[in-house]
Amino acid sequence: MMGGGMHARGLMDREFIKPQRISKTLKRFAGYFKPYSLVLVIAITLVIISVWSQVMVPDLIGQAVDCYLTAPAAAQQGEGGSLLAQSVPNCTYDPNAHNLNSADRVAGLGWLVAKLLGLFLLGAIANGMVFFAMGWAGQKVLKRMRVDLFDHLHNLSLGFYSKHEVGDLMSRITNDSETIQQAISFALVNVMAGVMLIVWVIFNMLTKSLIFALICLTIVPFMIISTTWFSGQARKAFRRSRLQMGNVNAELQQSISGVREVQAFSREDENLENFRNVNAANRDANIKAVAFTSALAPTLEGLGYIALAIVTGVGGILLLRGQDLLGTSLSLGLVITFLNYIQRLNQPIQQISVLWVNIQSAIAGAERIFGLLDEKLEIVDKPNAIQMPPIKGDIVFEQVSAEYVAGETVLKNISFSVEAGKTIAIVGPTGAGKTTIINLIPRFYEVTSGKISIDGKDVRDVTAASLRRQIGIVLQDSFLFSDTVMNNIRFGNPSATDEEVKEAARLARADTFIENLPEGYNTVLGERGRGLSQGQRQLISIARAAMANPRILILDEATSSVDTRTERMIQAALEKLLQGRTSFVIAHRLSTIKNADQILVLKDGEIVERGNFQNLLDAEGVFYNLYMSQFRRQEAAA
Ligand SMILES: Nc1ncnc2c1ncn2[C@@H]1O[C@H](COP(=O)(O)OP(=O)(O)OP(=O)(O)O)[C@@H](O)[C@H]1O
Repeated sequence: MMGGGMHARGLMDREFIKPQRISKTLKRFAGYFKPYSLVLVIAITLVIISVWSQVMVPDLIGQAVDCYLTAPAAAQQGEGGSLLAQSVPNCTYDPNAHNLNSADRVAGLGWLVAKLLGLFLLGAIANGMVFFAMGWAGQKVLKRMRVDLFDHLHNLSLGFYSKHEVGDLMSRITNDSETIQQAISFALVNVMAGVMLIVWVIFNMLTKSLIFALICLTIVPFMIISTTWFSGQARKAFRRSRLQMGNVNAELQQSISGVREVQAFSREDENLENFRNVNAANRDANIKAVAFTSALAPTLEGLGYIALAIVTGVGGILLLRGQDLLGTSLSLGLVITFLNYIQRLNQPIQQISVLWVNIQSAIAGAERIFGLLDEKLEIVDKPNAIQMPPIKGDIVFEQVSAEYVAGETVLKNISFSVEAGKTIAIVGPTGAGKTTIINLIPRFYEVTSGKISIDGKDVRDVTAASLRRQIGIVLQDSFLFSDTVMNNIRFGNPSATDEEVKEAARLARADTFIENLPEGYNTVLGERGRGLSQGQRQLISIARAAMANPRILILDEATSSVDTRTERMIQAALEKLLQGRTSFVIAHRLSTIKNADQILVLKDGEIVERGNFQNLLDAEGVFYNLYMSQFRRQEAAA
C-alpha cells in the first residue's frame, strides 16, 4: 500500500524536474517536426505578421493625433504653414496634413482608422491561423511520438517491466506527450510572439526617441523582477500543492483499492481522518499559491500605471513647456504612441514568465519520452535468425545459468531434457527459480550461460516471435482484456472462427458458464476480467491457450483455492490441454505432480532432486519434506 502512495508522490515530483540536456532534446524533437517544416515556416511568418500588426498600432494612433487631430489646433494658434509644420514635427504619416481642409482631414482620419481596423483583423486572422497550424502540427507530432513509444514498449523485455511501474509508463505516453503538445501549440507560439513583440516595441521606442524611451523603460526591470519573483513563489506554492494533491490521490487510491481491508478492519474513521488531514494540507498550499498568483496581476498593473504616469508626466510637462528632450521634439502623438507601447509590454512579460515554465516542463517531458525510446531492447534477434520451424517438442536445457542482476545468479547449471509430449512438473520453495526457468523457454529473458534447445535448435538462433507463436502460456492470473469473452479466447489465434472459439471453450470446460453469462460469448468483460470468479477467469485463459494449439505449453498453476467443483473442472480442462503437448507446469496441485512424467525439485536456483512422484517420495529428501508440508494437506482434503 505504501508503494502506491510513494509512487503517486514520485509522479508529482517528476513534473518539476528541470530538463538536463536541453539542446540535445530539442534537436531530437525538431526531427519529429521535419515533415511539417513548411507548416512551421508558415506559422513563423504568421507570427511575424501578427506581431507586426500589433507593433504598428501605437504609431498609427500617434500619427492620427499628430497629423489630423493636433494639426487643426496648431493651425488655429499659428499664423502660417511654416509654424504649423514646426509644431507637428512627428507627423510622418501624411506630411501634407496641415494643408488639408477639415473635410479632407476627417477623410484622412477615417482612412487611418480603417487601416487600424484592418490591422486588428489581420492580426486576429494571423493569430488564429498560427494556433491552428501549430495545433495541427502538434497533434501530428504527438501521435507519432505516442505510436513510437507504444511500439517500443511492446518490444521491451519482461526485465524492463519488472523495473518500471505501469503508472509511470502510462504517464509518459499520456501526460508527458500532452504537456509537449500543449507547449507546442500554445506556450511556444506565445513566448515566441511575446519576445518578438517586446524586442520590436523597445526597438521602435529607442529609434523614435532614445532618451524618452530610456526614461519610459526605467520601470521595465521592476516589471521583470516582480514577475519573476511572484511567479517563482507561486510555482513553489503550486509545487507544494501538487505534492499534497499526490498525497490526496495516494490516500484515495489506497482507500479505494483496499476498501475490503478497510471495511474488514473497521478502519473507516482513521482513513477519513487521514483524508481530512491531507486535504487540509492541499487546501493551505493551494490558497498560498492563489495568493501569489492574485498578487502578481495587480502588482504588474500598478507598475504599468507608474510607467504610464512617467510617460504622461514627463511628456506632458515637456509638451506644455514646449521644450525638447535632449534634442527630441516631443508631440502629443508621440507621447500617446509611447503610452500605447508601454501598455503593450505588460502582457507579454507576464505571459512569458508563466509559459516559460510550461516549455521547460515540456522539454523535461520530451527528455523522459526519449529516455524511454532509448531503452535498449534486451531480447534482440540475431541478424541471421531463422523462423522456428513447426515445433515437435523435444526440449533440452544444457548447463543453463541465469541472472536478473549482473553477478547475482538465480539459476545455476540447470540441465535436463524433456521428450516431446511429456509433462514436466517444477516444484520448490518460493524464490527457488521456478518462474525463471519457464521464462527462459519463450526467451522472455536470455540465459547468461548454457543453452536451451527445442528440437535441436538453440532458441537464440530463431526469431523470438516465431518461437513464442508456438508456445502457449497460462499464468496464475492471466490477463483478460475488457472485450467480449469470444475475443478474449480468440486472442490465442486471431484467425479462429466463432465455432473454433466455442470448441476451445468446450475443451476448457468453460462453455457451460459462458453460455450462462447474460450475453453468452458476446458478454463484455470488465477490466482484467472483473465480474468473473477466479476459477472462471482461469478457464477462459485455458481456452485461450487451447485456441492457439501450441506444441509447448507453459502453465503456472494457481495457488489460490477455488471451490471443489470449479477445481475439478479446471483439473479436467488442464488434463485435456496438456495431452500430447510438451508441458512445463509450476505445480501446486497434487494431481498434476502425480501425473507428471518428470518432477524437477528446485532449491536456491539448483535442481536438487528429479524423478517421478514415487521415486522422490521414497528418497525422503527435499521433495518429501515439501510433500509433507504442502501437498499432503490436499490429499487429506480430497
Ligand atoms: N525481475 C527480477 N529482477 C530481479 N530479481 C528477480 C526478478 N524476478 C525474480 N527475481 C529473483 O530471482 C529469484 C527466483 O525467482 P522466481 O520468481 O524464479 O522464483 P519462484 O520459484 O518462481 O518463486 P515463487 O514460487 O514465489 O513464484 C528470486 O530470488 C527472486 O527474488
